[in-house]
Amino acid sequence: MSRSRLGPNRYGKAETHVVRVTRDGDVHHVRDLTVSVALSGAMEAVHLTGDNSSVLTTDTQKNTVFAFAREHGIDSPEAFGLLLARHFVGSQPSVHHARVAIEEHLWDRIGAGRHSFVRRGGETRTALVHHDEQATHVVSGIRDLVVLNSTDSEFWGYVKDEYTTLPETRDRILATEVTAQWRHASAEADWEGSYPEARRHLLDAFAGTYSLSLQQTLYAMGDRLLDGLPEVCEVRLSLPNRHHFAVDLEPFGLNNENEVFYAADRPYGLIEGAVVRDGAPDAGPAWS
Ligand SMILES: O=c1[nH]c(=O)c2[nH]c(=O)[nH]c2[nH]1
Repeated sequence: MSRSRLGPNRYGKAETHVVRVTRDGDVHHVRDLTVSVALSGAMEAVHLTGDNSSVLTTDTQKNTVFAFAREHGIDSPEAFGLLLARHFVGSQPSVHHARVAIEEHLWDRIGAGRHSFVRRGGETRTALVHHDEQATHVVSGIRDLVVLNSTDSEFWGYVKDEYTTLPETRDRILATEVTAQWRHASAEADWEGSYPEARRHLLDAFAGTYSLSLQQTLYAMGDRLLDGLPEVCEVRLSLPNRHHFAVDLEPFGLNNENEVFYAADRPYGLIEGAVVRDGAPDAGPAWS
């Protein structure tokens, strides 16, 4: 006689990160969701006997999220969740209940930019001071500033060796989480005024640079900050490449002209570099 029974259970694909770009001419709109699906119903057989005949795979659930983003767009997280939940319950006799939990990541336009966005909230301002009898150093900075260009980014012409599979692209999403620090040439500056200026220059350079690589964008951002703030003598940037891969929707009879993306969280490229003003004073311990 069995001494156990199956209690409450559910299963599904957690945290499908879908980015939907809608192109209204050259004005782009972005919806960015993390979608977690959990289904429950007549699931005794799969647990007790290994019979999978009532299982809608979590992989299929993920594909449905991407396909629905393409077919129906994302008007709101609520409407998108309703669409998915009704589909899973309505199309599968074994699925009696669908739970769809959605987190929306909010983006604001950078200035009047048509395809450039900055993630709402979340950034942190930093300051690092060193002082001794010899010298004083001040480094200001920003981190967790997440930005995205939905076009004007290409990546091609790189080395191809026997391990290269990355396809060249003439149009991709370029997104990164900016960590930037800028070293002041003197310990006297308008700290409260220069921070928003520096932030603005970083954002304007990100938005305004037609990018052939994140490395090129990095240099443009550092160079722009040096241009705009004469008292700054060096900028260091750390830019993780937040890869967005266009989802292949052809198996579902749907085209995808850079409208639906899978936002991968790891691994990620990490692009780091310094942009130094000619004649910058010695950094001493400023960065340590
Ligand atoms: O802008 C990029 N720089 C790289 O060095 C690189 N490597 C890669 O796989 N993708 C990218 N993108």
